[in-house]
Amino acid sequence: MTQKPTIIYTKTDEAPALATYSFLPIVEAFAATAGVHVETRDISLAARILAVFPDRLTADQKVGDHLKELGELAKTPQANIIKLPNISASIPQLKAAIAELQAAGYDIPAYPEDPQSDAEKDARARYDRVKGSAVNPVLREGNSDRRAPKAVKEYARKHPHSMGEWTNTSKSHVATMSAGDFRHTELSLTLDAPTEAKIVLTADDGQPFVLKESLPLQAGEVIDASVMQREELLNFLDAQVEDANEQGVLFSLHMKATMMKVSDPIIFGHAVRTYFKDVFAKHQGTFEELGVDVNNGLGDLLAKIKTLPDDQQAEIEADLKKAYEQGPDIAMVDSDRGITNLHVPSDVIIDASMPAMIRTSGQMWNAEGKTQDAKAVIPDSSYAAVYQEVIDFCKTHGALDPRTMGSVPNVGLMAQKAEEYGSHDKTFEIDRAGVVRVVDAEGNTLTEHRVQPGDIWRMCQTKDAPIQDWVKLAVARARATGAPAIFWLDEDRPHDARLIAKVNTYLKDHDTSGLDIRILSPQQATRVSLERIKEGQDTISVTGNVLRDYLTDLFPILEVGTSAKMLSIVPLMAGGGLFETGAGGSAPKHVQQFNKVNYLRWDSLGEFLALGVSFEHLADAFGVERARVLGETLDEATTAYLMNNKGPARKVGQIDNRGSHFYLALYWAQALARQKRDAQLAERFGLVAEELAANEEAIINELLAVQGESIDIGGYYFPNEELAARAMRPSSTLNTIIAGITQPVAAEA
Ligand SMILES: NC(=O)C1=CN([C@@H]2O[C@H](COP(=O)(O)OP(=O)(O)OC[C@H]3O[C@@H](n4cnc5c(N)ncnc54)[C@H](OP(=O)(O)O)[C@@H]3O)[C@@H](O)[C@H]2O)C=CC1
Ligand SMILES: O=C(O)CCC(=O)C(=O)O
Ligand SMILES: [Mg+2]
Repeated sequence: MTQKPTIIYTKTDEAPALATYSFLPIVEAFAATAGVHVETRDISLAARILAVFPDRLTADQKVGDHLKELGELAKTPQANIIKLPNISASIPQLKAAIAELQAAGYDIPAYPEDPQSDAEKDARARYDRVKGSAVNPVLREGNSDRRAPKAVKEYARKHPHSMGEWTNTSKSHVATMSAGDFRHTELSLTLDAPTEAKIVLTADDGQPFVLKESLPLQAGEVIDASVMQREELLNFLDAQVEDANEQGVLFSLHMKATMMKVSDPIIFGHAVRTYFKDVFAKHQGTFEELGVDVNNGLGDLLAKIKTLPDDQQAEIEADLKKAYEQGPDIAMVDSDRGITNLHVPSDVIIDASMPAMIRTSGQMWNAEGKTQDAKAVIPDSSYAAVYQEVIDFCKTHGALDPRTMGSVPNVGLMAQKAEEYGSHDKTFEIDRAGVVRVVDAEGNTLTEHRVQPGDIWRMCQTKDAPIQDWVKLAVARARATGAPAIFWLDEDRPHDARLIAKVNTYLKDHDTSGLDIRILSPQQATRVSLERIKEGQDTISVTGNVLRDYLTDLFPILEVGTSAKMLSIVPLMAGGGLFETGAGGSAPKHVQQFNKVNYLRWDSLGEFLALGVSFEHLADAFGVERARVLGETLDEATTAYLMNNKGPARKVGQIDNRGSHFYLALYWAQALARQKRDAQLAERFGLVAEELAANEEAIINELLAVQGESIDIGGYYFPNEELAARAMRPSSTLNTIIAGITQPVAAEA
């Protein structure tokens, strides 16, 4: 357990990990002056893979299981963790990371696609722990408070990002199921007493199969069970492919195959097979022999047919081409390289992809690299109406205006793997007809669903203590801001009806006098929030876990251009703090640009904001007043950074992520020098600020000089530390000044 005032800074992947090489030395140096320790923990995909194979590694190759350690820390009051975005790995990404580690001399097994031997089954089970969203659910031992800070809104008002125009002739729309999906089959109940449940599939011949043996449930917990019926799904997908073709709009699929790592890849696979129906009918035997698994995207098929003789490969390629010609156009991820929406399941992730489409006049990219109206296929209807409502609003009123629009911050129910985002270990692709029941310890049936082969059955849990904490957080945010708070809950949906009952009960625990607290269905809540946002008014969205994820990309992307600029706080239920940096992802395309031209356009604003609140938390928890001074001055610096427009630009020749860190350090030192609360800190940083300011031109020149050429840091998932650090810290002048800061400042007399 950490007793000294300590900030844990996480090492992750891709763009944020690169940024860390440059930013962390600055943070360490500034923090040290106040006696605050900064420690790192590596939760990158590569480190998480290595952590599950200690038995295969040499003594110097072994790495500790930092994620597990942080998961335990998050349940203690000492936690003060800064969590940068990390990769939630799809199988193609997992395989690529494994290959990189193997090439670097780590004797880890290949990913077993079809495990047979015990050793393969064991390896597969270990990889499954690393796959998909494996980090966030472990660390998120609290609910979520995400909002755009005032300075960020002001910046967006002064420097509005581009917003594509909307017209009422747009053919873009959302397509979602009206029967046989999770939403329409949901059963929900609240437990009166604790029990240990089981999930059992009873086949039509009476044979029972235990899908999950032991499932401890708490009193007051809400459980739901639902099923995505394969036949209904296939009919739906078929109809959408046809309809997209008839309407001449792009076919696009929006899933969360990374977070929903069991259900959504299966649905993704069905979409690929539906679009290429004739190809699969004709070549099914070959595909089976090759072990093609399009749950990992069309890319899996394309890679595996490469092993076939040339003529056979050419025939399949010709049939694929025919399918493209006869079918609707597909939305593209990268039209230059011919990568479609169906190639890789982690390329299009609904929380970011739908807002991007809405920001671009409701259009996506076609094969010619031009934008075109699109059909957004979102099979499950639980939340799809939110996006249709936004589209309808934009068609009627035109695009929203970042210069005048209000804000929709979010209070999200997230703790203890709430709702769908904790359902992976209770999600099953059913292999035979029968009935799936959740049965309690006494043998009573809690839920019961008739299932057919290929159906996806799942169960979700929402514990009571997190719900109470969520209601409390919502009231606190409503009180702090005076904005109306809307619970996005649909009384017609079984799960939501249970939550509404609890919300009404727990609201009574708080003083809500004078507050405007409402409960509306997601569709109505979207409408009301949009009507208000258009008038410049703020509305707090209080949502479950999935809508937390969706809305904290949707509104930020519309309001401030990116969710990277969000303040993203997780007040941990045990009293600690988890400070996430922004609400967006790890921006893989930024790394491509970095490798190509040594330019990193990742904006670390999310990191700055998280660090500010982390210092503040440290001051409150440990009484370290100097941490408070550091936090407050960092906030001033962040505001100056925004107002002086010192964020990274987008292209070579201007300052990038590294240059932006220089300016942050300069403004932070200047703010520390100016403050009157701690004379010693002011004195120390007075000198630093002078040095930084005096060397501005030299430092910026050193930083700009390296841009333009390609750069190799020895790996994508597992870069060489030394090469990466050198690449990200190319200004020796800046490095020398930072190195000079580190000593703690003497305590004030
Ligand atoms: N909390 C977490 O750990 C999260 C992790 N992820 C993971 O991240 C990966 C990529 O996910 P994806 O859905 O594409 O989301 P991203 O947020 O990475 O990508 C969407 C776009 O947002 C913009 N963007 C995001 N962050 C920044 C930033 N700090 N500075 C500048 N621009 C930014 C970029 O657009 P542009 O530059 O064109 O404006 C980027 O291309 C996946 O592995 C996913 O699982 C995703 C979400 C959250
Ligand atoms: O954990 C993940 O896979 C993504 C998380 C995410 O998108 C979010 O928290 O907004
Ligand atoms: Mg998200």
